Amino acid sequence: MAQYTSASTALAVIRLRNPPVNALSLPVLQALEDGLKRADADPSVKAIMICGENGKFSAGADIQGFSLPKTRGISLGHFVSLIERCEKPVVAAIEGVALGGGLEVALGCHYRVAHVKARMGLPEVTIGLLPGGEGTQRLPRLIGVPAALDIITTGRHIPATEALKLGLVDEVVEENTIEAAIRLANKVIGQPLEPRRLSLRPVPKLPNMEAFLSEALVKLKKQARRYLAPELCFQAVRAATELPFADGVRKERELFNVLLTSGQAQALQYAFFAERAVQKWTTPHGSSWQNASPQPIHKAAVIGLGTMGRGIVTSLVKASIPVVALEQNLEYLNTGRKAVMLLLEREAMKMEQGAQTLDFHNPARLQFTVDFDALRDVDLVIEAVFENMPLKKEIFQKLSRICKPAAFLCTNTSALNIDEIASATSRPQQVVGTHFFSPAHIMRLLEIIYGHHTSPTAIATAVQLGKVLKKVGVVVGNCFGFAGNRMMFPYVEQAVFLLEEGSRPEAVDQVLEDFGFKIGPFRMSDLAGLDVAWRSRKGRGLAGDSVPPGTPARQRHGRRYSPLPDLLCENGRFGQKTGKGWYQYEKAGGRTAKPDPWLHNVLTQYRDTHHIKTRFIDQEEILERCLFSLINEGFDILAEGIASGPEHLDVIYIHGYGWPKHRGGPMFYASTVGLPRVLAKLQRYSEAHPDVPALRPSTFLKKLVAVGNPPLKEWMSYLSRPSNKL
Ligand SMILES: CC(C)(COP(=O)(O)OP(=O)(O)OC[C@H]1O[C@@H](n2cnc3c(N)ncnc32)[C@H](O)[C@@H]1OP(=O)(O)O)[C@@H](O)C(=O)NCCC(=O)NCCSC(=O)CC(=O)CCCCCCCCCCCCC(=O)O
Ligand SMILES: NC(=O)C1=CN([C@@H]2O[C@H](COP(=O)(O)OP(=O)(O)OC[C@H]3O[C@@H](n4cnc5c(N)ncnc54)[C@H](O)[C@@H]3O)[C@@H](O)[C@H]2O)C=CC1
Repeated sequence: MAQYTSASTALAVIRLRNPPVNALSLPVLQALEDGLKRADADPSVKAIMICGENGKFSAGADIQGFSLPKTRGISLGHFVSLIERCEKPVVAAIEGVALGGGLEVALGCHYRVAHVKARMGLPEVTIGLLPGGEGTQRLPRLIGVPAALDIITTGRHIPATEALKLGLVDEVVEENTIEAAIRLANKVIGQPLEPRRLSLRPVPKLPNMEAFLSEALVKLKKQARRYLAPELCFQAVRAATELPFADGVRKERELFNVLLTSGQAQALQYAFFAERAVQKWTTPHGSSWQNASPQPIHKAAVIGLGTMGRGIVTSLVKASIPVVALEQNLEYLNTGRKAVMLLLEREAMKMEQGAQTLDFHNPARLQFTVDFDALRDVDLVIEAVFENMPLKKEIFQKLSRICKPAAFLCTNTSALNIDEIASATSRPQQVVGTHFFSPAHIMRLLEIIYGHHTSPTAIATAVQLGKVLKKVGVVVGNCFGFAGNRMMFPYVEQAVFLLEEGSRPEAVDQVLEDFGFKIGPFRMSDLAGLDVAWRSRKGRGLAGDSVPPGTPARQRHGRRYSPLPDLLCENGRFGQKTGKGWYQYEKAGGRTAKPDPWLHNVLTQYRDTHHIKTRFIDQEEILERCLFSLINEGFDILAEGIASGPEHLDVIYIHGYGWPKHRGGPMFYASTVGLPRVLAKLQRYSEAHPDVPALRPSTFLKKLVAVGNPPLKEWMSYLSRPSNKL
């Protein structure tokens, strides 16, 4: 757990050892303490070096262990103080990562040497905590309040070169970190240790400390949206500026304990492991990450340079994958090219700040064309043309003729049937859905959809592509809307029904934004463009001329339907792009949503026309109808085997739909609300709205309640035979 050796008679080495990331479990910490005591007691030892096994210092405290009762009352600070108080110089040799408790251990050391590729940080805030090993008190003393506050409240990882500039490390080396640390240890033997003990240093003063802190707090609160940890991190750092070290540590401990037992910390830690769990994908047919190998992608193509295609091209270029970008004609190609270049220039500027470069002017790396023949030698194509099945089939038929046999054919459809698209090709095993989210170069989610014939290799290749593009890939089965959009439909549908019954877009959005969503459903629809869904509804015979004559205005196929979104589109209100949608904007393309009296009047008239009695709808009903209908769909998706587990749906929602991470995702949220309560509420709403199938409780949800509301990690075991629709 921590190996004690000697590098020479004078130097003791304590190597943290807990694969894969040397997390600080109790045994590791105890072995560290034993090592320190042994080195202290040995008169031949003149200096101590602490490093990590396998090129990683430590990723911090063992997150799995936080919730265990035996960890309560254990203070990481005790171990860090032991290091700092040591009478012999202690040098940290930082390779790989020194994160969280790992960095706090290094801060206890008297000297720090880092490899140039090492990353450091205090990411506790991202798992709902604050650095609980005295890091909030030592870091400001070492690098000053502004830099410490930034690192602690954002949790960002900082590269070694930045750490050196900040004074966080004493030396950065390109070669052997251990040897460099040994050299430094030998050099400092006999030098006074008092100035190296951070707890004894004052926090560097700022001329305007109070003003700086007040401004920082306002900014934090604005961004936090009910997310507790950043503000408590702030309070701990402020304590460092106001209190002696020991009192600051007591304050840190007190704040840490508030967070440790919070639901938010549990949700964020669940999300941390969920993100890792989804990488281990499986399908109901038995293929999985363990038995499928990805193929290398040396060159890719993107078809269609609209909203999505431009972002996808940008992502590929950023990942250094040569791309051929294809449009339907020269006019669209020129527009697309300009848009892509603009995105790439912005990305290049961002990257330059981090001392990286982006080469996109070289035609061998990025080629624009209208000629399908240019796709002959690509390894993978991502189609991102209009959401129209005949068009997509035409394109896939062409691709199947032109591309080399081994090329993978991906579609970025939002909802269409992957099998039907694949049926247009002679190689359905190579066809896979790669559903990016807008803006595609920024959003981290990549939904990967396998069809009936998709080969395990094609899935593995899409997953690998996601990793290369720095996305979170989630593998799901094929159904209308896949997992994410399928759950989104009832959510948006409820939001619109609530308007019919008496609410307003701004009221509905406010409730969901207060819950923690970045934007509510109406602001989101305006941003995405109302015409996109309208086109899809027309294509499915729900709106426009294809609706059979005599169909009741508010009913389709025997279920409730709201023509309100169609009405907006018929009036040319497509959202931000036209300056009007559910809200009004300052101009076409404007971003600031203002409630629109026009819409309020339309709603009043609409209710009169359809004899809907307006009623006051409270926040609880808004929240529950929107969220519980979405969650209900999630249970159906799990029961059908479309997603392999609730974690998959949660990761999709966190990374693709702006679900507040500190609430752990919709399925996790349902587990915290309690499934019996979710069921009871759905039953009540369903009785009130019998023509809304989305409110009818899922059979799987009912089963889970009947078996006693088991914990989320056991849900899937109650599905007797995971079946897939395919
Ligand atoms: C480190 C990373 C940047 C690595 O990324 P990557 O290479 O992409 O690999 P991953 O797939 O992410 O990770 C590989 C593997 O490791 C697991 N893992 C990673 N980090 C941890 C961790 N800290 N704890 C447990 N497990 C971890 C990960 O799940 C993967 O496993 P797999 O899924 O099975 O494959 C990246 O992983 C990363 O960013 N990690 C998180 C870093 C982080 O957030 N650190 C902060 C933790 S909080 C903290 O350190 C300090 C505090 O202030 C808390 C004080 C607590 C005081 C309590 C006393 C401590 C007592 C410990 C109790 C132990 C109980 C016991 O002994 O049983
Ligand atoms: N807009 C969004 O937020 C999201 C859209 N999607 C899906 O991505 C796909 C593309 O959507 P958007 O980018 O929004 O559409 P868009 O309308 O912005 O762009 C589509 C592009 O495809 C081009 N195109 C059409 N026919 C072509 C052909 N035969 N050959 C080459 N190019 C052709 C068009 O010229 C246009 O530039 C759709 O399937 C959509 O459902 C998926 C996720 C999110």
